[in-house]
Amino acid sequence: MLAWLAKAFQRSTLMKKDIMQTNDPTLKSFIPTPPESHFPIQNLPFGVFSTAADPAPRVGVAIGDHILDLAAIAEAGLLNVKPEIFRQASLNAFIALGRPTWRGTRAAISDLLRADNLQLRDNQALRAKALVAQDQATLHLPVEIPGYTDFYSSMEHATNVGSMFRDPANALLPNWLHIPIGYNGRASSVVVSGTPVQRPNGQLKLPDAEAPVFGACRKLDFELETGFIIGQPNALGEPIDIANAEQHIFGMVLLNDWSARDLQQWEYVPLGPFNSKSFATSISPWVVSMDALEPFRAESPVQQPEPLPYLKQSGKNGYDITLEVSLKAGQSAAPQTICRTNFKAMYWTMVQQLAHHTVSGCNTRIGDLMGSGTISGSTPGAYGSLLELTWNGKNPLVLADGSQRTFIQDGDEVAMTGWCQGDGYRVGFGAVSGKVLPARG
Ligand SMILES: O=C(O)/C=C/C(=O)CC(=O)CC(=O)O
Ligand SMILES: [Ca+2]
Ligand SMILES: [Mg+2]
Repeated sequence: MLAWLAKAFQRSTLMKKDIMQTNDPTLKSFIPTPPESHFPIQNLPFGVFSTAADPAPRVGVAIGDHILDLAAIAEAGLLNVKPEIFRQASLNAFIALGRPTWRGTRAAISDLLRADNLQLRDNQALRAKALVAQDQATLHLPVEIPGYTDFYSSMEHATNVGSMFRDPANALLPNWLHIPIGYNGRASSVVVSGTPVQRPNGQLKLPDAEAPVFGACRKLDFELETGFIIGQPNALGEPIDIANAEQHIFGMVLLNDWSARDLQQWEYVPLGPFNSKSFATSISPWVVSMDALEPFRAESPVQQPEPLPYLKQSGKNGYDITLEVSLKAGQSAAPQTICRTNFKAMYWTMVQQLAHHTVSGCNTRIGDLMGSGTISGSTPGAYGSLLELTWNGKNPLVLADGSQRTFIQDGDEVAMTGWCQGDGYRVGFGAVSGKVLPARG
């Protein structure tokens, strides 16, 4: 027993040391990363990529404007994980190896990429094999996603939508302050950044009409969100305790929960969104580990009334992530920023969402995706959807080229980006983007 305890203690202190070393702001890689790069040595997010020369998808880590091919590095005997774990079209096999392996692998990669480590730096043959320029690679959906749930955790967003769709005098529904509200989304239509999004068809009820009509969505919108990926599943009937919830999270991505507002407003009562959010959800290709995000923990808003005991959290469970949305109007050359906000203002935290999701006994699986809910700040420029930015079309956005937008038009491209600002470096998420194609005729 004592020996076991001593070993567990040694393992946990080793792990803490690993994170502290990998997150050291003074660390430098031999791959140059300017201060605004999203992928310095302090980040090392995991993804899946392929190249024209080797079209088989495999696991890689982003470093500067390159990708480190983990299959090639493991084949060279430089990682404690079998190469076949990385010769996969998703991260799931790697994630299944557990948190000590995620951590140990990130630490080994960090070591290998250090400016003062000659092992890879001065091995031209291995560099040629294992380092791929990002612009020469195709990035794939990083995770096989068995289930997708979307939460509703921004008080500002819930208040804004409540005002527009329901009653401005009672915008926030009474359950909202007690429950991290969510709905079960569609995992089948989660796509990776860059995948075009077809405008959905569906039922619409026009303002003064008696009956609905069938047609193309006229109020197509984005929702700025982050998502987290389940790394350690829980069994059916065994809820995840909030104190351990973080251990179950592999990492985070950016997420665009494309939304058809006209379909939504007609269909959502009383069971919630269905076709209005089932046609596409885009995520960024790089999964940023919770270890890389550790230095950017932030206080989340004070919760009043106090949540029930199973939702009581301790410590800082928010994260300081700057987020931006840009819109590139079909005809214009340049994208224009239309929203700037921060993830730390979210009322319900990821650990609360996970504790709530499983409190019924609901199980989760490796790769399950949990959307944060739309991330809206308190000022109009910080609203995370066009529904809010244009107040349901009443106040169109005027773009730099003079054109106006209430909702997304065919040919428009929406891109989201996000990063944590360190001292002289950024731990970033890259981007999630998607161009809208006309509805099926
Ligand atoms: O308030 C409503 O009726 C609906 C809000 C949403 O659009 C649902 C949703 O996707 C949750 C979110 O992103 O916060
Ligand atoms: Ca959403
Ligand atoms: Mg969606």
